[in-house]
Amino acid sequence: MGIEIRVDGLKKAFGRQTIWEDVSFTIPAGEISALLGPSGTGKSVFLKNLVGLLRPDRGHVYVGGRDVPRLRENELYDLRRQFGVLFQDGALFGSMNIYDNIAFPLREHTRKGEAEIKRIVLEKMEMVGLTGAEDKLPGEISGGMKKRAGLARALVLDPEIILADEPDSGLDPVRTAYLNQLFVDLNTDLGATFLIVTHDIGTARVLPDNLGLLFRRGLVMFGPREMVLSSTHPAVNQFFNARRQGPIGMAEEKDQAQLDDEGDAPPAMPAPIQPQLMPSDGRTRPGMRRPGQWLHEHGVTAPPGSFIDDEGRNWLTDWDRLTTGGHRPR
Ligand SMILES: Nc1ncnc2c1ncn2[C@@H]1O[C@H](COP(=O)(O)OP(=O)(O)OP(=O)(O)O)[C@@H](O)[C@H]1O
Repeated sequence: MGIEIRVDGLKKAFGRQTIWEDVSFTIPAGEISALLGPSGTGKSVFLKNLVGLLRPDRGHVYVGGRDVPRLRENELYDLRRQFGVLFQDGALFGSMNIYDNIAFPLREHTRKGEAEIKRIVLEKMEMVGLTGAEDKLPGEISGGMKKRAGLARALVLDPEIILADEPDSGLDPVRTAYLNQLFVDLNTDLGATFLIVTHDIGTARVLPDNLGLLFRRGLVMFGPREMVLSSTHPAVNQFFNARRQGPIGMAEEKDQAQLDDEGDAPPAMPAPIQPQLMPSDGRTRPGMRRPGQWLHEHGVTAPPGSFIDDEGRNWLTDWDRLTTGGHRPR
């Protein structure tokens, strides 16, 4: 389950504003990937290119072998059924209750009867922890519940790919932690490919199998979480360690004079790599890697303090115990 997305030589401009010159990378099937970048680097535009709502000026977007920018409208309609999209605010219809919001794609895009729709809607509501909220209006529920309702609606057509645009925006850290755990559990259950756009480096550090950073009209880096979090690339190091020192400026990239003012300070020691979130029932996800695996295979030393959890357990040495049951992540 889950479909690979491959973009090749993507160029996009709006008038004289170039968003990307040449973006190429592969989002692996069935894994959780997160895309980050300073504001305006085209993360939302990227998601829209994947579903054919925007077309690149040049390049290819292969979704399961089909080149999205070259699809006709009726082919795009079919393609979009493979995607579940969670928009920033949940994008719920304010006048419809939560049940009808979640049922909407089933009524619009399938010929299923109401009994079957009810079964699916209640199943997805249970998956996201919304059982009992059927009759509430969007205005009567919290921001976190709205996101989960949007997520349930994104799931009703059994998508192969789930896109989430800043699902954690406006959520408190606890609700963000619950939502991240939900993504991991859904990925385990459904095997779908997840692509999450976020500004939250706390999320980026523990949730995805793969991380990417957009900056300077391109993709600076995309790869396994451990590769990106241990990188000393100036922009990657600056972004994932939330520092002012580095090429990313207040509103855009810094010029040479600004960089010179910062002196020759070496990149900061990357922050410790935290253990990745595990499925809450202790199962192993297909995309999950042994802690430290990428670092070990590439001869990279983990930043000091890496892979120690809040209770002081070392995931590098405890992996077998953690994956053979008995462990319930927080
Ligand atoms: N349809 C459009 N027409 C013209 N310009 C657009 C369009 N869509 C996006 N843009 C511009 O493209 C740039 C990238 O927008 P996008 O929303 O993808 O950024 P982002 O990386 O998601 O930013 P943020 O992190 O602030 O959400 C912005 O400058 C935006 O104004």
